[in-house]
Amino acid sequence: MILFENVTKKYRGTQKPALDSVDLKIDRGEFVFIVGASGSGKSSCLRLILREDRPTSGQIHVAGQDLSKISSRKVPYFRRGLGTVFQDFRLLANKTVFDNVAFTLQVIGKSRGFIQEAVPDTLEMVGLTGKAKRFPHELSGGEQQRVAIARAIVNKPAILLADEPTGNLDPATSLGIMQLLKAINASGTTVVMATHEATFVDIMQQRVVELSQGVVVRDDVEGGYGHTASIPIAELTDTGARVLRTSEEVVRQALAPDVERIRQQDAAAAAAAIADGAVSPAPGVPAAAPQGAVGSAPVEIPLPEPLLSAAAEPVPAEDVAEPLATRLDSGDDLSVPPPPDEAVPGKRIPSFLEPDVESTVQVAETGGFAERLGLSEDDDQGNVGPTR
Ligand SMILES: Nc1ncnc2c1ncn2[C@@H]1O[C@H](COP(=O)(O)OP(=O)(O)OP(=O)(O)O)[C@@H](O)[C@H]1O
Repeated sequence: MILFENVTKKYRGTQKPALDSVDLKIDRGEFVFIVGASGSGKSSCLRLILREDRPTSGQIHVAGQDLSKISSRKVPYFRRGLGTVFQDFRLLANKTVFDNVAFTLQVIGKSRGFIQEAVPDTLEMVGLTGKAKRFPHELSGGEQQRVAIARAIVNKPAILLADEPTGNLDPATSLGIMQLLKAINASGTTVVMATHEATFVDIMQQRVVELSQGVVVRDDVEGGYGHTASIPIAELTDTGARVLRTSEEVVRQALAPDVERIRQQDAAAAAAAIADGAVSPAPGVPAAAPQGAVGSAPVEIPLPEPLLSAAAEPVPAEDVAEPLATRLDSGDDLSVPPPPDEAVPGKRIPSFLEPDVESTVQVAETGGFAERLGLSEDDDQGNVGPTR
């Protein structure tokens, strides 16, 4: 379905290639995560598949076509077999939900009757029945991404490319989007998803291709996100740190230094208050903590309850990770305590993500492969990012 043979991509004016001698074969019907640090080449990879860009060297075949042999004029026709979803949704702000999805079909000349049938079917599939007349700014972020997915799949594409589709969404909303992508994959569409979202990669146990500085360093059939040093847990932005990974291991590790720092601050403050005579030491607590032992005093740590339990000592790491992992997996609001029935041993996997569980979501039958049509090259013009 997708074949990279010794593909190198070097952008003009850069020293290092964005992709370096990449060999990759993705079969029909696969669900593949592309992971890797920021700048490792994930988006470049997707852009090459989409023929938005050409490789500097090497061969790429997509859906049986040698991309080097497709003329620019034929690229829009080639793209009709591909659906694309991006982190920033790229909806048309001045069009309703219905019209955003219909636009894909109008551009390629589908009949009014076909559109009237296909769009509601697709909106139903993505869970947006009843919202067809709304504009993007009247939808939540998750709903906007569902519109973008509906637009991407209304042609029944052979391949769905998703570049950080949950990047702007909270964990619970992201879970719904992953459910949708899994259902789309179950209907036969090949899904290739670039992501930093460790939790979903870990849970879904699909194929994982890891890029590092443009090189494929891992290709696991049923992999997890991985714990390699090449993947950062956060990156600095203008406004602060953006967390890239949310796996329980990473959350626990990320919290550990803060917990220790808060402990030390609280213990030092308590010792100072006692030394000043402002408060009396509790029975059994030394008036002044011995040098180097400030971290051992029990302190109250101002963290949400689930995170507190993950930070408490001396509970073994594997035990504290479980409730947090379970709750991240289920997309729970971390400020709410877990329900009492979570004593099930082992990791609880949401039922829709369990292997061999038939999806209840059906893809609308709007045509065969010959009708898997896509967008013209002009489609992106006028697109907008998130509207909230
Ligand atoms: N148009 C471009 N011109 C020059 N360099 C580019 C261009 N696009 C990407 N690059 C560079 O190519 C490398 C790979 O970028 P790419 O966007 O593919 O990475 P990525 O893994 O998708 O990153 P992120 O996770 O941050 O989206 C980076 O070093 C980037 O700076």
